[in-house]
Amino acid sequence: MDTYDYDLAVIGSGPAGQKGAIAAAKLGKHVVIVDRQEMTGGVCLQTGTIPSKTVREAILYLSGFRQRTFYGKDYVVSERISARDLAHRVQAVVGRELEVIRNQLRRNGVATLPGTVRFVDPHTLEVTSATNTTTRLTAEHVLIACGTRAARSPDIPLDGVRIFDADQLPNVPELPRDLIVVGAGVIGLEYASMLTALDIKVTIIDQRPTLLDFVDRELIEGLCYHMRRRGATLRLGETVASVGIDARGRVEAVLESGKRVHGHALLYAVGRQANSDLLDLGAAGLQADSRGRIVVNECFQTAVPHIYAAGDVIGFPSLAASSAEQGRLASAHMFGAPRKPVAPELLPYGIYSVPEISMVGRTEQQLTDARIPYEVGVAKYEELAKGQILGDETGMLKLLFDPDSLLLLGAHAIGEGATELIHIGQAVLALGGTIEYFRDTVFNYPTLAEAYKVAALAGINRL
Ligand SMILES: Cc1cc2nc3c(=O)[nH]c(=O)nc-3n(C[C@H](O)[C@H](O)[C@H](O)COP(=O)(O)OP(=O)(O)OC[C@H]3O[C@@H](n4cnc5c(N)ncnc54)[C@H](O)[C@@H]3O)c2cc1C
Ligand SMILES: NC(=O)c1ccc[n+]([C@@H]2O[C@H](COP(=O)([O-])OP(=O)(O)OC[C@H]3O[C@@H](n4cnc5c(N)ncnc54)[C@H](O)[C@@H]3O)[C@@H](O)[C@H]2O)c1
Repeated sequence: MDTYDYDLAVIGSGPAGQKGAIAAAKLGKHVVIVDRQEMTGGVCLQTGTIPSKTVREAILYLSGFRQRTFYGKDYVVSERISARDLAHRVQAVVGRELEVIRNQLRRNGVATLPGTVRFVDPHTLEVTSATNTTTRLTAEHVLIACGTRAARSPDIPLDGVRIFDADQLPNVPELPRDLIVVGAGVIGLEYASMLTALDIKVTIIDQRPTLLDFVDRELIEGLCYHMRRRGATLRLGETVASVGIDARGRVEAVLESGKRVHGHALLYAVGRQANSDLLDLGAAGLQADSRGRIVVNECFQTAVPHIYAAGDVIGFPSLAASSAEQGRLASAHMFGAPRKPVAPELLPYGIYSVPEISMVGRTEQQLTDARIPYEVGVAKYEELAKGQILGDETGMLKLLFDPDSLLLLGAHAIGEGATELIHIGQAVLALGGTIEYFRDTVFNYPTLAEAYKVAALAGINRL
């Protein structure tokens, strides 16, 4: 029998790596997790999810945005909002979360090793520290949870100051007066919409003619309406060929159509590239696709059965909570613990644009394509006392349901609290419930949750 230093070595300390490591440790396994010191917590904590959501909260607070329904569109809490003000809150939140993660790993006896990993053979990893010293370790199982970095291009001269990607954005020294956003994916739209709340003029460019095709069209129309009202320009169906600084010192994006778009700064957000190229996958008998993604089976095993992969490195859905769950399920399979994977159709989406959007289940488009008849029930926030209290008169919840059985098929929300609200719909969907549940339930008053009852009644009345 071979003996290994560890039962499990985890590459990457983002949500997938953390939860994979802790799940294995809970099963009594000897686990090590390796990551670069400054990246503990992964993209999720250091540069992605947590910083962007904290910046959003800071902007909404300091700009007085949520209060403007009552006190006028010029109402602000802080007259001059700087990049430092935003960074201050990010540092506080990241610092506290980092402690939580470190304590969890420590409490569960997970060893942590700072450095960058590469495979030497399928069971041996070499870890290179920040000071270039190398250590080797062996493990019976490996979990690759190396995540992604912002995709870059030689035609886009990033400087981290005026031309930056999402990984650099939390550290930009100055907020721009106007901003070009290349890429209207989730990252581009989240940052673009939150910056419009600071009255920064944003021009969003995307090669696709439509935005976020997996989201309900009415919700996307709502988002575009709000962004345009705050001065955003959407240039869809246009591809950015190159970026530079023009003779007047302005950032210039040259489009394939020959047009030139100018701005004070530019955010390049055209997707993500997995970090598997750093791993010497060939030494483990593995390979990745052109975006660095690794193929796994339904148990998260790669082509080499004792090597698993989870999180953004395996592609869809590339969300923090899904990544964490994949890491946990991978370890459960590795060590024979019970596992019950969530059905993909029950995965929620939360898009932290301003206003925020969330969804679970199927969209009208998907139901139409699948020739599944459905009826719609809508609740507008303006009909809800809580909507009035919060000053959100434009939010809405839309329920899609089977007109015969009344089974819930999908829930879609835009507005304050949408990402929280959606979990009520998710629970009913998961339990195979009908919208009669919402009709017959008594909700706290005043709440946004009451939207479910209003939407269910509206839907039933339409039958
Ligand atoms: C701007 C932005 C906003 C986002 N917002 C949201 C959101 O609101 N909600 C949501 O659900 N998701 C969001 N995401 C996506 C979310 O961050 C990811 O789905 C999640 O972080 C993926 O987790 P992971 O464990 O796969 O990898 P990551 O969090 O990417 O962590 C991977 C880790 O592996 C390490 N690593 C890589 N290679 C090596 C190596 N060779 N050796 C050692 N360590 C290595 C890296 O340093 C990194 O720390 C956002 C992403 C971005 C970029
Ligand atoms: N709230 C959330 O859940 C959340 C938030 C942020 C990020 N994320 C995750 O991060 C992932 C990556 O997000 P993303 O927005 O970077 O990627 P994306 O792939 O979703 O979007 C990139 C966009 O850039 C466009 N594009 C590419 N090249 C272009 C060019 N040269 N000119 C113009 N447009 C161009 C593409 O058409 C696409 O619409 C998401 O898929 C998601 O999984 C999730």
